Amino acid sequence: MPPLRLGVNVDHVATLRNARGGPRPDPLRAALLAIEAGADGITAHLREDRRHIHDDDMARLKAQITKPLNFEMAATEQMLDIALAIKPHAVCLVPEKRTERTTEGGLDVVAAHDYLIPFVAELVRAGVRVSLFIEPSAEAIEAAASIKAPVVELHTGAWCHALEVGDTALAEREFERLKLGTAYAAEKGREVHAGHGLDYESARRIASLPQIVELNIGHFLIGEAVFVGLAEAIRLMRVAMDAGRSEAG
Ligand SMILES: CC(=O)[C@@H](O)[C@H](O)COP(=O)(O)O
Ligand SMILES: NCC(=O)COP(=O)(O)O
Repeated sequence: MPPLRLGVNVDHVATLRNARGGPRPDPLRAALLAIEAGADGITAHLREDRRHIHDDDMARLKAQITKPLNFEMAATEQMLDIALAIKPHAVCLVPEKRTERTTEGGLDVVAAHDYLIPFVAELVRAGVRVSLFIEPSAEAIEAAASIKAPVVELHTGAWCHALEVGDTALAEREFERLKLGTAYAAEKGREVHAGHGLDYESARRIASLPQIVELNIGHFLIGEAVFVGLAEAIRLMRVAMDAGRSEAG
């Protein structure tokens, strides 16, 4: 079974930094500590409104971290230019709505299919691994395969929210969607990642799906770091992921 990589998203270190407008806490320092603690990669989301990660953060991350950088961005010409200039290891195309509190839903790859084909091809030509942040639906997975994005990251937000509000029946339905979507994406030749809203328990659960090879986790880890420190939070997350992987069917 393939090893399960942990991508640590440092967006919300920047949220805390931006609360005062100064240089601290620095998302780069968090990224270096996360790597020291065992992160397999660093994820950062350069939003169009720059509410947390700024352009300079992304450039410093690319220049100074020793593990792959996964650059999350909207599929716009401005972001494409920035990504081609920075040349991260990977780009994950995500939907963005100005007024959203956090990423809501997956990228509408069916409606944007024709626009995304040349967009993705340009990043692939530049040697960037492209993933599409999508809902675990058959239509989205088929569109991602048609767009020739080698990776899909399945949005776990609906499942994690159902767990958070205690809607067990909905959570089970959403997990079943993720289970089917993971298997179908692998069947369609996509590398399968997952992320959004994951905590120790949900990360353990999702790690039991053998086709998933990477989890991207941020908000929960940064929150936990306030109480136990980032290294310990990552250590505990790794324990949870390893436990889930050992349960994989
Ligand atoms: C795409 C994704 O799920 C995360 O990167 C998320 O976007 C974190 O950033 P926000 O909390 O600003 O949505
Ligand atoms: N793509 C998901 C990600 O990078 C982290 O999402 P979250 O754990 O901050 O919700």
